Amino acid sequence: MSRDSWAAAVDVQEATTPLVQLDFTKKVERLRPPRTMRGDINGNVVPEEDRAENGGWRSGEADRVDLAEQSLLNKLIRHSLVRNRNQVEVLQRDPTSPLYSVKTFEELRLKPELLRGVYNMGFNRPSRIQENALPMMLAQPPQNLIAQSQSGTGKTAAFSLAMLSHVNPANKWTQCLCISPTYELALQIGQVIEQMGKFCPDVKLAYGIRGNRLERGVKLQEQIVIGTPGTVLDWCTKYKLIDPKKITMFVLDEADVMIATQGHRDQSIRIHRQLTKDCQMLLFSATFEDSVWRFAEQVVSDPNIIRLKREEETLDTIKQFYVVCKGKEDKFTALCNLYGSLTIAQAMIFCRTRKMAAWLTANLSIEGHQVALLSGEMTVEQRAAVIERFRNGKEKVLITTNVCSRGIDVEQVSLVVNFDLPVDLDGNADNETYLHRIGRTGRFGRRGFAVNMVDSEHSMDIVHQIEMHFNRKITKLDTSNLEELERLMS
Ligand SMILES: Nc1ncnc2c1ncn2[C@@H]1O[C@H](COP(=O)(O)OP(=O)(O)OP(=O)(O)O)[C@@H](O)[C@H]1O
Repeated sequence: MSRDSWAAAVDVQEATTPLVQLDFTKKVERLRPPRTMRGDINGNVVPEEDRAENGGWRSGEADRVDLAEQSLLNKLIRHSLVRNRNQVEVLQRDPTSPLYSVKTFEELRLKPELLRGVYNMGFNRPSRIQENALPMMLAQPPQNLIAQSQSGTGKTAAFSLAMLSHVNPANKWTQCLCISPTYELALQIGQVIEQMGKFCPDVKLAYGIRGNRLERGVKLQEQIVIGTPGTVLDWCTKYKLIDPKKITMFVLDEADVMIATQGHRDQSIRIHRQLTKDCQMLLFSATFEDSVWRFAEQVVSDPNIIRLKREEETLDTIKQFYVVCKGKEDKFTALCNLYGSLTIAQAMIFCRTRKMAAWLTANLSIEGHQVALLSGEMTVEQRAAVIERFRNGKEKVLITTNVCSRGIDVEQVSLVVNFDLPVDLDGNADNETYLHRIGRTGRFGRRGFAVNMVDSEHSMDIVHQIEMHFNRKITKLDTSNLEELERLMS
């Protein structure tokens, strides 16, 4: 979809938002959804009983984050490497062997047509992770690698380069297999390979994704196959389009997202079992919880390990407040007061449910604010377009549910409002999400304000929990006292 059509889709979405308001201005506070069939985040009908099993009504209504979508969104809105000053940790399989790192792409001795492709993409020098990962991935004899670094640090570009460099174009069979959690993510990787391999006309790529039906038993001639685990497994076993014994490089991307789906995890392991022991295994992940680590060890034997830690977010440069309100209307008034008395560059407002976000969007629009809404029912492309517009300052306020709290860094945001406080499934403070929403990386050192709306004893308790967790005071704010407001927030 072109950018223009995303923007058009967003315009339509925004234009229709006030209509949604009609449903929510009714002064009926429903404490519990009726016992009916309701749609889930994907539009599937889910019986109320099932929803209750999955964490009860409290969590059932909250907008949920889909990891694969979040990852795709990050890819769509990113145009360059994420700035990072953290050190790379390298754990070599053989600690006695010299550690190679490269500062230029020339040092990798790539084929000239591939080097041309790299430069043609505007890459001047390897990124931090690429400096170490590329020599390992291209080493002879081949070495296995597990690499973890936050999204946007150049992992996809690194393994795309490795695959393009690895294949022998004269051999007309599949040599590199890359699996990714979703169709859309696989397409994104494919685009990088196609762009980077632009001057390598003999290297061909096939997409092992749903809907791509090929004749059973006729072996593929493409040297690189990128796809989702289910289809790739079928291509290897059921349709025999790929001979897994001839695969010499296996790439597993977004391992953390992959294992979040049990089916994908199992399919990945089944593909892995078909491969030979000599096949080079490369696994990438943005995060590294224990579960990812266990999976990685299962799939990658004797690995070299590269880790690039994410720069920690801190609350040091943020002034935190809370405002006591009676209900959502009262919260809305408090928000308007804040706006009336402060010069705010841009603000992000977090709500727990899509419904609340839509209500707030509609009401702030009526008050004359330029507001953008970002919530789970929008397509990833629409969300990317909304974020782009917000980044470019077209709207000054972004209202969102949790779908937007991670990974998206809008530097000019000076105020974050928790219209609803972040809670976990048990109703306790979700400190991690709180930090993601309002935290800043020390590097930018930008000052900011965070305002938490408190409308019950429970939410007051959450504020205390957050205070204790971060050992930072959250100051009470009276938004109807303009003088105090100006003094505290200056
Ligand atoms: N060496 C480089 N020089 C300049 N830009 C680069 C370099 N490597 C990658 N990029 C660009 O940086 C951005 C992020 O790279 P890439 O997609 O490879 O990161 P990633 O770690 O795989 O992130 P994600 O996991 O979200 O896909 C892309 O726009 C890519 O084109």
